[in-house]
Amino acid sequence: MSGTSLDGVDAVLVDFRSDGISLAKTFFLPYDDALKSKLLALNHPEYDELNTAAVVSNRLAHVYAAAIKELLKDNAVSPHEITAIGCHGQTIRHCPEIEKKYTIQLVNAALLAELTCISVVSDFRSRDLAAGGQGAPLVPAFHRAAFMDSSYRRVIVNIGGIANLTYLDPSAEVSGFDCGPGNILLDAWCQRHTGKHFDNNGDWAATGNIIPSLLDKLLSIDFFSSPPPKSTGRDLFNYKWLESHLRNELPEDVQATLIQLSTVSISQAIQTYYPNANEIYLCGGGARNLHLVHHLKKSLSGMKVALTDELGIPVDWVEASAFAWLARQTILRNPGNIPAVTGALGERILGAVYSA
Ligand SMILES: Nc1ncnc2c1ncn2[C@@H]1O[C@H](COP(=O)(O)OP(=O)(O)OP(=O)(O)O)[C@@H](O)[C@H]1O
Ligand SMILES: CC(=O)N[C@H]1[C@@H]2OC[C@@H](O2)[C@@H](O)[C@@H]1O[C@H](C)C(=O)O
Repeated sequence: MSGTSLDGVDAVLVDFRSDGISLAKTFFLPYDDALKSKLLALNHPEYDELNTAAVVSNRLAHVYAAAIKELLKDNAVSPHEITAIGCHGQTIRHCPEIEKKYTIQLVNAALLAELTCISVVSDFRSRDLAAGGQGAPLVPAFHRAAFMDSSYRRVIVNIGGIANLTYLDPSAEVSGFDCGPGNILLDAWCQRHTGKHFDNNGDWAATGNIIPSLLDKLLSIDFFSSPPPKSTGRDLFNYKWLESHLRNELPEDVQATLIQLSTVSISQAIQTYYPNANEIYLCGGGARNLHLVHHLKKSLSGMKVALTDELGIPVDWVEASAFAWLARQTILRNPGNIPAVTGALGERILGAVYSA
């Protein structure tokens, strides 16, 4: 899995043999700065972008293969013991709206199968879009398989580049949607003003003051008030969008306001759509941002707020495990989408298979 934060590749070995979901091993391979900036540029129209996208797809296949080889070598597992690789690819555009209806995740999956000698399942989103859905979020079906409990009404909050929610109520249909920016804007602002890829624990944000007028402006866009199904990405929430709302604010005050933007958009989504939830479990890299978690706990007081580590999958590896599970669904010819989440006409078998 490589998500919208563009930090690198999360590789996991997941064992489904006993019919449960057991996270066996993990490996993280960061992107180098050159690849990250090419991917960032590909999120917007640029000169010769088709050629760049194809070259980057090949490069990504090599990076994913390197992550997989390390993961297997570290754990003395050979390629023939692996049924399939679930490879999400790197999203560079996501346009689910009816007039466009496309999403692009880069990876040369055929090359990845050649490099690893393992079957690859890729292109998970386009079938759901073809069936009228948003193509995202896809993790809710995995959250149901891994985290549903008959005694609780749970919300799983994945705070990646973008944040998304899944509602698991044993007596209702599973629902979920993208609720807004997770780390994307925090990372972009922090990088620009401190040179660091992210604001460790939110320490820098904690030195600033929230600017209420800026927060109101950022929250006033249609995305936040539109009802689900909905999904988003860098196409909407990017540095330029943030900059267009700024005057001469202090950088640390902007960072504090961005923490509040993520906090308010997540907590309002829960309070509006899932007011009966009694447990909130956080995952994704944003769950490591202590300042953000502190604010979330404050605004969701009355609900239990904890990390998915408590449910058996550490926050950093939930999403990658989800794509191992989604690949298994494809191989078993089971559906991977939840129509109530994505808005698709029905359940679909997702993904394209490149056999070893
Ligand atoms: N200690 C930490 N303090 C603050 N932020 C952190 C910390 N650790 C990770 N993060 C944040 O988490 C991000 C990575 O999160 P994650 O791996 O979930 O993103 P992703 O895979 O791109 O997710 P998605 O696909 O859901 O967008 C980093 O870019 C950073 O913003
Ligand atoms: C198009 C795309 O890559 N979307 C990502 C992104 O990152 C989080 C959120 O936006 C979610 O919709 C999705 O990822 C997760 C893995 C999903 O599909 O559930």
